[in-house]
Amino acid sequence: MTQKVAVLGTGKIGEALLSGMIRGGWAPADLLVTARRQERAEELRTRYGVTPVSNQEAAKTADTLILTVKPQDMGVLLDELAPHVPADRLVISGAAGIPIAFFEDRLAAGTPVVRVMTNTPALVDEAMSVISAGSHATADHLAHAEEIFGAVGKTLRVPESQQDACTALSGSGPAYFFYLVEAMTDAGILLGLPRDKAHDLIVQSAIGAATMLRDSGEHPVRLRENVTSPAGTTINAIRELENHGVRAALIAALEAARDRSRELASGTKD
Ligand SMILES: NC(=O)C1=CN([C@@H]2O[C@H](COP(=O)(O)OP(=O)(O)OC[C@H]3O[C@@H](n4cnc5c(N)ncnc54)[C@H](O)[C@@H]3O)[C@@H](O)[C@H]2O)C=CC1
Ligand SMILES: O=C(O)[C@@H]1CCC=N1
Repeated sequence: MTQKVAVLGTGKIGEALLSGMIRGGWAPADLLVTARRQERAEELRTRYGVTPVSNQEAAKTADTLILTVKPQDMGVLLDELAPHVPADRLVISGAAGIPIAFFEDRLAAGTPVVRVMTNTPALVDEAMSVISAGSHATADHLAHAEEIFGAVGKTLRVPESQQDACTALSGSGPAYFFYLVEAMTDAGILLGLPRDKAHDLIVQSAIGAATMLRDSGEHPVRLRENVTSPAGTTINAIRELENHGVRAALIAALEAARDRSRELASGTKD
């Protein structure tokens, strides 16, 4: 039997996942989407050949529901869905912060729930998605969630207690790298390079460094040491990074992101 998957609240993350599933071989005819605005629904139909439906219709007809609205909108969406979701359907939450218990408390008793934190590199099939099972989710449910999110990158199972930390590291992670590229491009301008050249130099250096981190099997400290010549240029830059507390700033930044994820737990805070 064909498994229908519905993406509810198809914004940036929902669309990234949807497009990746189609690239990964899912038939658009088996994919349903919901959106708040009619124009958005039609845009998704035109772009991907998927079928826009109402939230209620998705709840009634899809085998798997993937909820990709903002954490603050999840309560309202669940109120709308809960009376219509049969208890044998898999519900996947893609929202930051909101615990699995929030869904289990509102859905029919026994509904399997899986919590996933992915990231925007899903757009280029390089996502990192961390996956946790709810109390009624079986090995098959987890495998199905992995199949879906595996279409857009890597997946890793973690206990739910680690989800807020993972949200801070990999969910938000791409933003930190974009921020660094932005800052280093500014540095290039200060050093007299045109913005486009500075951008290209930094982006290619980032791609090279990321590829080495992934493929060389070397520890990041070793990779950095290999760049850092005695009495050379790099050590002068590293000294400034240490003087300005960049390592401590990153640790504090990720702790703040983790704390915000915890705060969102009720799904009702602004
Ligand atoms: N943007 C990111 O990098 C990441 C976001 N997330 C999570 O993904 C979720 C979505 O984030 P984004 O895609 O960035 O937000 P977004 O704002 O682009 O998408 C959310 C969409 O949900 C729609 N929506 C809200 N209520 C609705 C309802 N009742 N029915 C139908 N549609 C509804 C909105 O109109 C919007 O298009 C959030 O829960 C966030 O925590 C997770 C990982 C990374
Ligand atoms: O900033 C946020 O809340 C979302 C969750 C992880 C990445 N973006």
